[in-house]
Amino acid sequence: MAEPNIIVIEDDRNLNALLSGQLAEEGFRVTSAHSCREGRALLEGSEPNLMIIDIRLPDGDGFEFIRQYGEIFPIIVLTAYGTVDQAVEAVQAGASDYLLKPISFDALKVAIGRALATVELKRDVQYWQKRAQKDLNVTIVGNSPKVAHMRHLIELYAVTDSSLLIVGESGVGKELVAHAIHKKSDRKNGRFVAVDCDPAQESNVAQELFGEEQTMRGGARREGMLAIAQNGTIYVNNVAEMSLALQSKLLRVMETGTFRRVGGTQDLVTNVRILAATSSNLQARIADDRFRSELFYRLNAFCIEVPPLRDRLTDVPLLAEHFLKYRNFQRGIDKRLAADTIAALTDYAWPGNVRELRNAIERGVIMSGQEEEITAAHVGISATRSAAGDHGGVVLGFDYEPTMEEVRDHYIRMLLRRYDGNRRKVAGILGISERNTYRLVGKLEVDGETGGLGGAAE
Ligand SMILES: Nc1ncnc2c1ncn2[C@@H]1O[C@H](COP(=O)(O)OP(=O)(O)OP(=O)(O)O)[C@@H](O)[C@H]1O
Repeated sequence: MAEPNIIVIEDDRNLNALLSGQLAEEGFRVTSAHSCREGRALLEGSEPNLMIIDIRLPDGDGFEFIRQYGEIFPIIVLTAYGTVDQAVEAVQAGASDYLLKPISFDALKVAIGRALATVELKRDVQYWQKRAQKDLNVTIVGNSPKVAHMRHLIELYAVTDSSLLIVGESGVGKELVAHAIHKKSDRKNGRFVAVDCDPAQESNVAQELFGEEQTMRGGARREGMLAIAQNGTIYVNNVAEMSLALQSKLLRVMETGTFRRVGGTQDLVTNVRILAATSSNLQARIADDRFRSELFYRLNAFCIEVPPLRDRLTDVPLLAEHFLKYRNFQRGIDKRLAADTIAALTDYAWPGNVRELRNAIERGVIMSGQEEEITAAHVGISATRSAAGDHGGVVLGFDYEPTMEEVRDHYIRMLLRRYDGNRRKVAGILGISERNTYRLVGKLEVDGETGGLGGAAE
């Protein structure tokens, strides 16, 4: 991590040289100025992590800096004994601390340590406030071959510290994958922050990402995620929706590690790993001149595709149990999924992917009320909602008007064929118990009508 950068503004040249020298020996990067004018010139070039300023300067006083920058970086005021009142006033105006001359270097070090720790604390608070709104669980559930492959790539790419593109439909778990990469990387003790590029919120995206400079009237001023994620990872969701102008700025961050706040003129340095995600085809967007190819190639150095849930339906029962366990724990309840529920869940194509499944389980928990067992009806997914291609719909195909019993037996045979004789699944779709299904299938077997499929139970 780069050492903090400190600006010392003190007109007493001996004191300035002494403090700057001692701070440099402590490992800080120090620049010094001897007047307000020189101080402002330094600030035009780069923003410090902290400022030490004499309250009285030949061409003005420290107050103008405190009012302008006091909320952006910590300012420690140096004051002579006779101007203690002014120093107190300075702290009230936003300075983080004041020290009486002659300056004790030990006291100065303590004040600097405290001020920098407060900045970190503020960032932590912002970070945790943001994280608290999210589901903190980062376990990737699933044992299908596709998920196993994904896990393998996560392990490989986590240690590269390179930027990365995560591709997949909405709700498949792209952010979860990004978080898992962060947790396995050398940045794991740093922050993981997410920014969503909602095209309807273009200016907000810029402010969220880069931060916002102090406004003319002293209004909103905030740190962007690039500053908050310092030494950590930033997840840029829906990167395809970013405007070309913002794309250029993001590219600049990746190439130079520098950026500017919205409305700002100073270059700020950041050290973050950028993981971007998209559900759109970026190459098609490049062809339409809607995405910068340079940014694409930078992001796409490594790529992970997160498959849609319909391509890994064997993961559905595990995921469903995982979400239910979480809800049970949260609410102090002990519900379980009925066999028909699991069958119905695995027979559905999940256009909204894992997020839709999570919501379905949450719905099931609520709709089942006091009942311990969550049925397919509670989760609101039934076999007829199946979108799994040729699995949808039922054509009975009688060339005469069948009896109720004939329709039932015909339907059971059809389901047994469709689901390779899996009686649990068939029970789920029929909405009857497995025991009853066995009885009905047994009857068909006695009648010799199952075509050899009725024997396979799960
Ligand atoms: N394999 C998984 N194991 C456990 N939970 C998962 C898994 N995949 C996704 N989830 C959960 O599903 C929800 C949606 O996942 P996530 O937000 O990561 O999807 P996404 O692809 O980033 O969606 P979007 O593109 O819409 O932002 C989250 O609550 C996430 O924790």
